[in-house]
Amino acid sequence: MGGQANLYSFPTVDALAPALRAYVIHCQDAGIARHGVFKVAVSGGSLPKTLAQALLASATSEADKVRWDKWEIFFADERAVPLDHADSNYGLLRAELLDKLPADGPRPAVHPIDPSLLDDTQELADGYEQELVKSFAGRDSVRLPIFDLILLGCGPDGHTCSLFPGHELLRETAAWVAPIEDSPKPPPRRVTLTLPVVTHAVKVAFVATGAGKKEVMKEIFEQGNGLPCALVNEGCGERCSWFVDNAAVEGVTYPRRPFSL
Ligand SMILES: O=C(O)[C@H](O)[C@@H](O)[C@H](O)[C@H](O)COP(=O)(O)O
Repeated sequence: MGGQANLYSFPTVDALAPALRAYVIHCQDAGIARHGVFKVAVSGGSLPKTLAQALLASATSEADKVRWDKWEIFFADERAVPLDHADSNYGLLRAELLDKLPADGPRPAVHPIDPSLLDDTQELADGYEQELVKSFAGRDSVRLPIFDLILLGCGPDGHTCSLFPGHELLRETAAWVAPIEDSPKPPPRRVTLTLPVVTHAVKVAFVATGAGKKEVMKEIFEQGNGLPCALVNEGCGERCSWFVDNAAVEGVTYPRRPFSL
């Protein structure tokens, strides 16, 4: 792939948010220039809150505008629960971000899972894959969808999306979306984008903050150890960027870069 993942570290989440905003808008503008829309996938955890802090701030210029009407939002992973359930990543994104958009302003197109398929996680995954096929067909190679950006979190065990260390799902090569019934992080039943889809994106960005991440960040960036986050770094190279706070990378020797687009 060439190049190595970019590691951008900031003193605080407040300092990280404007850089994340600039990065996302850069990806948005590239997507719109390429095919008229911005196709982005987001995960759950702490990401929606930090993303909201970044994106709900007022635009400082025309170039700093979030063009919500061009956004097509998908979920990098989702829990097999109803959309109004406390564990739903869709529900989380709504509460943190979508419901806070001005009511009279432009809105993104959001693609949640189909709640009528919750009883069978294979069907739920297949249904979501079909949602991607409909959205990406005719535009990109249909072998794999090409997201303009995938925004991810990093678990303390090195998982990302619902791809967990040592899990057989890491070897999935055919499906775009896969079910998992034994997620070590509750709830156990989920669907997730597969590793080839993640590493095929134009850009992938991780957001990882807090001292609770420093041990796993050391392992990801210094040993790799086949951890899902390390596999994304290896698969994406310089197309992958990490937005972290200093607490999350204390003691990590991997070189940080000054943030630039
Ligand atoms: O649905 C989920 O559980 C998430 O998508 C998951 O992959 C998350 O991003 C990581 O566990 C990091 O979570 P934090 O950001 O809360 O540490």
